[in-house]
Formats: sequence, C-alpha cells, structure tokens
Amino acid sequence: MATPAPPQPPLRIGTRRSNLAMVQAEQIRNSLQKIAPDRSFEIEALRTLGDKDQTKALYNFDAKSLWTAELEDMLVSGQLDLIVHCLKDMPTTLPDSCELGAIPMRDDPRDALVVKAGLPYTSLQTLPEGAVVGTSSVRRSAQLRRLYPHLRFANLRGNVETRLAKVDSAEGEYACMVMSAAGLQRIGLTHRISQYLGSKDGGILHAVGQGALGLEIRKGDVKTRELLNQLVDRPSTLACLAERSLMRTLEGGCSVPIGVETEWLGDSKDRLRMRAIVVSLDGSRSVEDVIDAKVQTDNEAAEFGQALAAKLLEAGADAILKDINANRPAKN
Ligand SMILES: NCc1[nH]cc(CCC(=O)O)c1CC(=O)O
Repeated sequence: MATPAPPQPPLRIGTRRSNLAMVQAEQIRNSLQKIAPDRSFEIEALRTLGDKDQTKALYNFDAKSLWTAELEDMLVSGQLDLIVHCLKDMPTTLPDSCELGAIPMRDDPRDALVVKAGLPYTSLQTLPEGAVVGTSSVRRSAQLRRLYPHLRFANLRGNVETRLAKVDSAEGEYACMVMSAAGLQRIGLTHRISQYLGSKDGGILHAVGQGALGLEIRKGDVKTRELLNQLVDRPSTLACLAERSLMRTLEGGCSVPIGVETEWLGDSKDRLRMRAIVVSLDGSRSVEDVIDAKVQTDNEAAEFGQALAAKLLEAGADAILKDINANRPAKN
C-alpha cells in the first residue's frame, strides 16, 4: 500500500485589514480552494502604514511602500505565501525578492460617481455651481476640473465605508465623491453608483491597474506560481502590464495624475488600444494620446506601454511631470 503524501502546510494569504481587502482575499481563497480542494488556506489581515495615517495627503507618503512593504517583508520571511493587492496600489517595480504571480480577470476599471444620500443629482453635469466633489486623487480632481469648471474639489480620505459616511453625513461639505466602480461593487455598494465615469460618457481616464487584483508571491516560488496560473486572465494581464509599463516609463507612481483606458479591438480581440493622459495638478495643462497595436506577449505589452509613454513625453508630458515633482511638498 502506498504511503499517503504528507499533508501540505496551509497556504497563507496576506492582505490589508479593510473590508474591501478582506472581500478580495476571500474571493481569491475561494477560487484557489476550488482548484486545490485538498489544500487548506489561511488569511492574515494586516494593518499597513497607509491604513493607519488618514490625515496626511497621499502625496506626502513615500508612494513606493505605502501599502505593500510590511506584507512583503512577511512574504519574503515565509510567514505568508501570497499577498492579494489591488493592482493599482502595487508599485510598478517590486522588491527583488518578490514577483507578480498572477493578474486574474479584471473587474470594471472605471471611476464612478456617488452622490450624497438624499440629494437629487444623478451626474456631474447636473450638479449645481460650486458643489463639492470629494476625492484625494489628483488624477481624478485634475481631470474633472478641466471638464467641469463649475465644481469644487476637497480632500476625502479613508477606506470606502469611511468616505461614504463622510459624504452622507448631514454636516459634511461634500455633495458627492468619486471612487472606483470595482471597489464599490465588491463590497455590495453598486446601488450607490449614480454615474460611470468612462471617458466616452463625459468621464475621465482611470488609474493604472484599477479594477484588477495583483497576486504577489516570493520570487522563484514555482509551486505557488503554478497554482496561481489557473487564475490568470490573459487579456486583463496584457492590458494591465501595458498600463504599468506606461507608468514605469513616465516614473509616475500613484501620486502623479496619469489616467489610462485600455480596450481590445478587432474580431479576434488581439489588438490593444490604450489611451493615456498626464495632467498638471490644477488641471490647466494636459497631454493626451492613444495608440493601438497587436499585443500577444508580456514583452509586447511592456513595449506597447513604453511606446505610448514616449509619445506623451514628446508631446510635453515631460514638462508637466517635472513641475509636479518640483512642487511636491517635502516629506514629513
Ligand atoms: N486608492 C485606493 C484604492 N485602491 C484600490 C481601490 C479600489 C479597487 C480598485 O480600483 O482596484 C481603491 C479605492 C478607490 O480608489 O476608489
């Protein structure tokens, strides 16, 4: 009689300690459990630096490690085997000892408008003169300032539930807020979305990687990578790799207003179109361009992103980015 294989240790999944992060980690755990029914999985939720400090504006943090550094330390030391991130919170360059193990099927990448409970407005266009839009994202406020000069903008930080409570509060100054559609949908708040803000509908270009999850593993952890391979969605992966390559080439980081939109074209959906914008902080200057090409491999996706970045730089994104970096407040 063959001796049974020794039981495998549980696969340990790390994530941030927010409702959204937990929902995302549980979704990945459930998918992995179907793929590997005999394996056990554990979720470890960690409070990260970015969750603890809700007062500083986002650009005052060292953007590279805000959400990810502590979890990555645990990954490298073997306390975790996998980190479930929002891809858009992952720096475009990962630590040497970590790698992007998979990008699963992306959810709705668009931004969405949520109006204060009880107010009758259903779109940015119909908000009254001077109405305050809550967002701490310069990408969102800068693009929206250009399109809707009648609106005002104010910082709004915190996790999804906190932001929503601040907007709905009777004493609050906000008439509405802008958040990612995917984030709202994942925690059951789709009914609060008044308007989807894709660029074809009077909206804006979304963040690089928005709506997608990034599954991070230890570099060279072949077993976990093989398991995750079954969660990979190739069209989402190629589009997100192209977006991340654009951002890496522009050296944007999450604090610079870079917006993108990607779309698969043609009967066989093998041509990628990517539109991107770089905006000055006040929205007064911007550079926007679009390219399309056949994209089938990770390398082609990276080159595609670089090509669009080069076009933007040539058209003046360089000067805008320099200005933003020069005017950045000192870290404290
Ligand atoms: N910047 C924080 C953040 N990171 C990921 C999401 C939502 C999930 C996603 O868009 O992938 C959010 C909230 C938001 O920006 O509205």
